[in-house]
Amino acid sequence: ELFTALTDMEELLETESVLINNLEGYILAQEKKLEFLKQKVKEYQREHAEAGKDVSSYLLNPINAYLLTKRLTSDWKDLEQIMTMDVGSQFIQNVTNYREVLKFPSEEDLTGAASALIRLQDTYDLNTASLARGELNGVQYSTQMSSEDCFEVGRQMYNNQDYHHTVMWMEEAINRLTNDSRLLRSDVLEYLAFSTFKEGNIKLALEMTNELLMLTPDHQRANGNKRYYEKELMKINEKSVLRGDDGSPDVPVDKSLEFQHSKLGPYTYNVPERKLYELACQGELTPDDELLSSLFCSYVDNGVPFLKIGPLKIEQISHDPYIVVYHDVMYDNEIEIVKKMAKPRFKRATVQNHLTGELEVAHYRISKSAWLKDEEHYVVRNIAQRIVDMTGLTMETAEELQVVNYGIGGHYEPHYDFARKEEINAFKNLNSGNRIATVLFYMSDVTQGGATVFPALKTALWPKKGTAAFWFNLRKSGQGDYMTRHAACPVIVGSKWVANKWIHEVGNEFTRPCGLEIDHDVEF
Ligand SMILES: O=C(O)CCC(=O)C(=O)O
Ligand SMILES: [Fe+2]
Repeated sequence: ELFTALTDMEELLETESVLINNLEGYILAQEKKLEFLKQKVKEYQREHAEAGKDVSSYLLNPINAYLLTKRLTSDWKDLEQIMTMDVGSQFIQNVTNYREVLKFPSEEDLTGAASALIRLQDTYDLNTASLARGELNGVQYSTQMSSEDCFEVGRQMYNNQDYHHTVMWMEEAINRLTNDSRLLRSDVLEYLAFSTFKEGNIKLALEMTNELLMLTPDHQRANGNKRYYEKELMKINEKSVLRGDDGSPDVPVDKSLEFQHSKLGPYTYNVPERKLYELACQGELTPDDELLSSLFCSYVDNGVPFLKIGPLKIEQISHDPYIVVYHDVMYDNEIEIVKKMAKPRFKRATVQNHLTGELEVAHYRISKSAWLKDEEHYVVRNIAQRIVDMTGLTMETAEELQVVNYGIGGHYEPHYDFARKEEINAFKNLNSGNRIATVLFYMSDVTQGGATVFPALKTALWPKKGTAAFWFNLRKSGQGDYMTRHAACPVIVGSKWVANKWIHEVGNEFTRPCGLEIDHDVEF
């Protein structure tokens, strides 16, 4: 689960530095051994050459005769011993010991890291070739990936039965093959051909299999597949001759991004929500001009005496639902303290199963989180008081401060913060009512990605250290506002830190009284 947060990944760099030192030690020991043997061979060669000058007179000398005999008996035995001496075992033992004390990633972590890469690729529509070159949105961030590296991503995807991405990465592995790659073209072709077949392109799969068979004619599986693909193709050809067409559909695609508004029930989009979410994450969506021109920034003191001296800087994001961003509402030293308190307690973030009420980990929420209580530190209390000053709402029934760190590809897919009718029974804090509002503090900048997006509002909030977003999840009637559906986009480059406070209804009856609106035709 290391890939879920960046702070844990830092420990892996420490592990790697220890391993590098160990490997260097091993090389040094090997070199010492070889150096000794080189010295010996030189001595032997010298003596041997001496003897060769005049063999009989050399051997007439009893000392020479003795030394030759010695070289070939006890000396040689020593040499053999040195040759068989296993200088590696100590270093292997070291690694075994390190496994007890240092942090090592597991196979599961590798799968997770590969899936994270794929998630980034999908969400941000990143091109495989440029990713493999170490480029992210045109910026060179890392070293290039080798053919083997791409093959490994493809293999991970293959094991997930994700043939679409297997094809993309195996093709890249082929493109990046060089003369000194340890990877064989035929190994890649085997995965590529089968995944291409799984993706429905039998003709291409057959061509690839034929190429594979040119390289390895006796390949049993490939021979079997070839016969199978040929038979399948024959069947398809027979069918299309009967039908008299080429079998390819021609469906027009509706590219418009319009969708039906409904504040009180789930939407019907005519573009999949997924698409809106991705475009929002890419920064490709903007709210309508009409809304944009009605949004302002201002200073507010909310009637709080202290804020008369240092008013809050508020930026309107949306009127309905009400969403605002406060600038400079968390100090750097507060951020440092909150991060420090959270780090040792980090656990993989969970979500509530809406049927059982149980907390469980889910692929759609990947991050590490920890909860901080007001009593633990004055900084946590000060933050809660600041939220009171910002929003006028009571913190009496609010949840503890949740601190979250997102690692490679860390994200939280579109969701509502409020509990729906079917979930409300499972809601642990039932006595305090539903989550009326959310405050989300950004405790870091993020180099690329990591926006908080509201797909239905075509709105993206970009993390900026020290700012906080605030929105009401419930309408004044107490009904959940479906327009507040939001997500944390995957982080591409950087480490994203947030802290959030979920504010509940109870105690806020007078600070945010019910409205007079009557919300018809909704269940909740
Ligand atoms: O991290 C974010 O940008 C949003 C997080 C979020 O929506 C949540 O934790 O409920
Ligand atoms: Fe949320």
